[in-house]
Amino acid sequence: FVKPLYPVTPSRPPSTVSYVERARQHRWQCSDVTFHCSEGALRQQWIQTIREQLTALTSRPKHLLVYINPHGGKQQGECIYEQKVAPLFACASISTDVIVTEHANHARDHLKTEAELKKYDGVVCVGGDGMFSEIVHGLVSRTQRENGVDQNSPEEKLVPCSLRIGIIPAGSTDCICYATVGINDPVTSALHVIVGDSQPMDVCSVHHNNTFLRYSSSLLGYGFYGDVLADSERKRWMGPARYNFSGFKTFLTHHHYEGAVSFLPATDILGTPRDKTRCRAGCFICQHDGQLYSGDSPEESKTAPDVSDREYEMGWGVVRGKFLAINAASMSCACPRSPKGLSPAAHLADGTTDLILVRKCSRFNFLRHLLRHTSKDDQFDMTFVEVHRVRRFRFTPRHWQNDSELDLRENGKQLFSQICRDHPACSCSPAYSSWNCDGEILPHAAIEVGVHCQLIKLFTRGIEEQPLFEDLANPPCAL
Ligand SMILES: CCCCCCCCCCCCC/C=C/[C@@H](O)[C@H](COP(=O)(O)O)NC(=O)CCCCC
Ligand SMILES: Nc1ncnc2c1ncn2[C@@H]1O[C@H](COP(=O)(O)OP(=O)(O)O)[C@@H](O)[C@H]1O
Ligand SMILES: [Ca+2]
Repeated sequence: FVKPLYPVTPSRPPSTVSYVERARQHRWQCSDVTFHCSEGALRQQWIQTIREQLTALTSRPKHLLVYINPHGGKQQGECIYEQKVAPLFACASISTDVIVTEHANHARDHLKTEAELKKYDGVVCVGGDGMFSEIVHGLVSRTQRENGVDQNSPEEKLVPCSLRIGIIPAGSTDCICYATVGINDPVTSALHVIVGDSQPMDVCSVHHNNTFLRYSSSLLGYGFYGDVLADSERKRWMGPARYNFSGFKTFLTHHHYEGAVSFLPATDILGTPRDKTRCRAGCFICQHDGQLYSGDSPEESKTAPDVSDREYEMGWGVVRGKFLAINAASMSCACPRSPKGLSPAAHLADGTTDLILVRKCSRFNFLRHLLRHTSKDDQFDMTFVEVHRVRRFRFTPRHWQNDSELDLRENGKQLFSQICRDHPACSCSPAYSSWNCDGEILPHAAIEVGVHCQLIKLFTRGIEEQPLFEDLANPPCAL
């Protein structure tokens, strides 16, 4: 953006160009450079040329629809937007319609039915993963309805959304922002929106008995992460610290859950969950939708996942047993708590999810497994942990029959599990956990999940490789 500064010397006013500059650790910032020119006509020519160059960049958004959750995280959403983001959008000549949400699902329902989406080049959400999930549900559902696609059919191919989504982190975990940008910083995210970055992302659909339940773009977690979330929801007043409290409490309860996980392994792909390479900006694997490619490819990624010791039913692997946690990570799920994430080698846009099964083990071993999420050690290199890269999976809890059982569960066993959850010393284990679906609780234990490759796009470029020397970073880019 070029702005003339008045008045310094009224006959020869300087002009300022604002540009994006890389700072440390994936942070971007905005800087200014001021030009002086003694000739008015030449100066005008400079301004005109820069403006023309910027207008020619069609990937940059000009009109955005912004939703702010005023209650996310530390309840700073409005303040973060007004002070850090709105001035940058204004500087980049981006016009905005801003909606501060008044209740849960306000943004989702507005996007689904009312919003005049043709007016916008993208949607921005200011909040955490729950708020992002609302935007995804609104946009994906609307796109399917407008294209006559039935969301209730688990096998249906969904139509990708055309509008990009920007995330301004103002929530508690902000995992989706961290795992796609490399940092939770509102200014960095706003600058990625302004320069018009685009990153495709996979979305999982979750069904129960041929009924659509929800979409998930980061974590689907049963057992440990489901229980942490269920407990933490009752402690929202604690803010982001609720997860530390509920995490510790859930760790002490050490509940396990019995059931069968069946999964369709992604055998025809590049990459495995045990790769040393990471999904980064311009990722080779995501550029090919994860499909096996005959050209040169990273050698280590060519091996198919090892499922040879599994039971097989029609090409599906089946694992039965007692689990402390069943996690499906469609992306790394990196966040400040775990900078490498639940599945460090997962890809943002390869059409697969990493299914992590943590079998019943001692508290000590489970603690070792959890602590490895925060160190360089491999959290999958433990006898009670297995990980598979899959396209679809199903979970059926033991003793699960049909929906009438759900009623029984809701009336009786929920009460039982509630009592047990509130008494960590109690040795009995509840029969069912719940699913943590991007930070929202799912009421069903038995679910069927399918991955939809590159269903949505974000205003980011994926995590950039850190330059070997910070001062050799790429040249700046004008706003
Ligand atoms: C004893 C050391 C324990 C270290 C455990 C580290 C493992 C942390 C991995 C966390 C993965 C989080 C995946 C993201 C989940 C979010 O979608 C969800 C909702 O976020 P938000 O809407 O912003 O609140 N957050 C959670 O479910 C919190 C999980 C916390 C687990 C301790
Ligand atoms: N105005 C509102 N009042 C109450 N809840 C809201 C509002 N707007 C959004 N929500 C809901 O708040 C929940 C948490 O939002 P999120 O932004 O993810 O914050 P956090 O990261 O702290 O969980 C989501 O389930 C979202 O649907
Ligand atoms: Ca993926």
